[in-house]
Amino acid sequence: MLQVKKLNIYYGRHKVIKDASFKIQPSEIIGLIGPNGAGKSTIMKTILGLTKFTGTIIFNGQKITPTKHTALQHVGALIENPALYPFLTGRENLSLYANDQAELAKIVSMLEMDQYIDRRAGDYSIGMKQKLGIALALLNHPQLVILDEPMNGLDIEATILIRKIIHRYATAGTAFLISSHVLSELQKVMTSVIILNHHEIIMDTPIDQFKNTPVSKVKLKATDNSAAKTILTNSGLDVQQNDNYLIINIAEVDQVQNLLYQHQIMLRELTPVHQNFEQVVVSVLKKNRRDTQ
Ligand SMILES: Nc1ncnc2c1ncn2[C@@H]1O[C@H](COP(=O)(O)OP(=O)(O)OP(=O)(O)O)[C@@H](O)[C@H]1O
Repeated sequence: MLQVKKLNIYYGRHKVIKDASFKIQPSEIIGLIGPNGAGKSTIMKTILGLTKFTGTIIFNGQKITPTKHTALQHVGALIENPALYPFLTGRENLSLYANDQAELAKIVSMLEMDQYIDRRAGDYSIGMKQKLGIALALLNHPQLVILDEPMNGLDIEATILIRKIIHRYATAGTAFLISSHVLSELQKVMTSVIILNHHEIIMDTPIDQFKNTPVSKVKLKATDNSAAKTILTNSGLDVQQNDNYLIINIAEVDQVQNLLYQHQIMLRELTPVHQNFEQVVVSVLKKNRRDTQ
């Protein structure tokens, strides 16, 4: 559906995206994550033909460039703050873009906006504006929806509602590219994750494989944790203390066992540490920083 190949983006002389390539297929929900300034919004804007680039962006066989936007009629988007006309009502804002009034009414009701849709958009709260932005992105049966921080400003019920809607659209074939810093929320919807760091894609993985990322840390309990920590640290090993456990790198387990044995400290427990999604992302980013230093 969408193919991005060797995308390079410059702002002036500053390269903001280096050689990014990825694909999006129908029904996929891609989570685009990375530190502030990594280039997430820039990639999204570029797919929408808003930024100059080198490389190719092809959507359903048609190229997208800053001057060629035909393919974008099947792409919906919410990037940064929704662009709304404040003196028009929510419904009037939607009507400006809607091809089908019945679909518009369906989206308003699905997003539970009926109570305020005929009020001036300029008077909406942040969350109401955000919902209107999402409604705009879903108009006209898009095949791909690009959402930059879609849960910004949404209360818990609206967040759950939007999550359900994303699932429903994806099941019907719509693909999503979603950026968010709220990893716990993104984790509930995405089928694949793309991690950006230092303007490069450092991981592009289906979420099932990501969850199976090998364990990198092990926790241990010794007969004397405090002495063990001193011995290991003095030997230059990476050791952290967490409650009654010492956390070490899995690659250093043999070395740790030998050192403790030499000092007549016995192991009482040795267990792999399973990281949650957030911890895995932090580990991936840290490893990338070490590797590129
Ligand atoms: N219009 C612009 N002109 C010059 N530089 C820009 C412009 N827009 C963004 N940048 C720079 O491009 C880089 C990527 O910015 P971008 O907004 O894509 O990051 P992001 O990953 O979306 O960050 P955040 O998580 O903070 O939203 C940053 O270094 C930013 O300063």
